This record gives sequence, structure tokens and C-alpha cells, in this order.
Amino acid sequence: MTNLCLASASPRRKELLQQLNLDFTVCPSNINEDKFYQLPIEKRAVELAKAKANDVANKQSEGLVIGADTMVVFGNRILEKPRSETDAKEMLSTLSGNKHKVITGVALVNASDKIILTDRGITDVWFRNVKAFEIENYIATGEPMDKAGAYGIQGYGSLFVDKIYGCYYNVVGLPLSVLAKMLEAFGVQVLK
Ligand SMILES: Cc1cn([C@H]2C[C@H](O)[C@@H](COP(=O)(O)OP(=O)(O)OP(=O)(O)O)O2)c(=O)[nH]c1=O
Repeated sequence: MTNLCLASASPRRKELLQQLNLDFTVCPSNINEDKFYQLPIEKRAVELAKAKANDVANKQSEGLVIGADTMVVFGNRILEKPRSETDAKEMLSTLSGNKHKVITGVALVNASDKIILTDRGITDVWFRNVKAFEIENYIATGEPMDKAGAYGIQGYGSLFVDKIYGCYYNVVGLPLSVLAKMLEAFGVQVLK
């Protein structure tokens, strides 16, 4: 049985991985994300996922380590986790009435030989027009503050989403079908 480790502090990622009934431990990474800001948008999520997984894999002698990074992309702008409520308000106003992309980079590292696989999920998300008072009330719930783009599709944020094109789980933080394919490549079958 391969030891699996989720290199993430995200409670959403933990819940999503639990859905697959795999035994795993959680070991959050500790990386400095600053240098990744120079990377082009399309590379950043995968490179961050790789860095998170490698950081944890380098402290282990065996097992498979999963890293992931979720970004909300509007045009050529990346909406990170909001730094303040004002920031969250600005992000939600930007997303209102518009389409954006959610990109989740995933990396899987075999700690014993440091072989690494990467992939990513991309989902288009359409927000309806959200009124200013709804944004205020949403921010008051506290839900936006630890989430990329200042919303959680799995929570009250669902009220703003008209439709999506692509994987739902990718938006929440871990594209499960993409991950399962990567696990298989390392010999871990989810459905046995
Ligand atoms: C868009 C969106 C993001 N999110 C969350 C998923 C991620 O936890 C977070 C994006 O931040 P990340 O930097 O990807 O992850 P994290 O800092 O929470 O955890 P770690 O780096 O330790 O793995 O936004 C939702 O929960 N729902 C959503 O609809």
C-alpha cells in the first residue's frame, strides 16, 4: 500500500480527497510564493503545485505527495485570496456579470525517487449580476476570505454562479478525475 500525503492546509482539498476513500495524511507545505508571481499565468498554478508537493516530498523518504494550487483568472488578471474585505469586494464586483476561469494545478511526487507528474484542470465559471448589498452580505459571512477570487462555489458563493463549463471539483480546489489519472500512473487505483 503506497503512503499518500496531501501537501495542503486547505480543508476543501482534504474533504475532496476523502470522497475517494483513500487513506492519506495531511502535511501542509511551507513555501514562499513570491517568486512565482513573475511566471506567466498559464504556468503559475502548476509550478506552485509542484513547489508545494516537492517541499513536502523532500522531507520524506517514501510515499506519494499531492500538491495543488487554485487560481481565479479574469482576463489577464489573477485574483488571489483577498487580503482585506475591500479587496474581496473589488474582486466580487469584477466577477459580477462576467465569465472567469478557475485553474487548479496538480502535482504528484514520488518521494523515494522524486519523479514528478503534473497536470491541471481549467473550468469556466459565469457569475450572474451580483448586487452591491449581496456582496456586502456575502463578505459579512466570512466565507470569501480564505478563497481564491473571494468566493466558494461550494458555499454561499453558489448563489452567484449561473453556470460552469468543466470540472466542479476543480473550482473547489482539486480536479478529482485529473488526480485519479495521475495516481493510476503511479500504480494507485482509486476504483479497485
Ligand atoms: C474558487 C474557489 C476557491 N476555493 C479555495 C480552494 C483553495 O483552498 C483556495 C485557493 O488557495 P490555494 O493557494 O490554492 O490553497 P490554500 O492556500 O488554501 O492551501 P494549500 O496551499 O496549503 O494547498 O481557494 C474554494 O474553496 N472554492 C472556490 O469556489
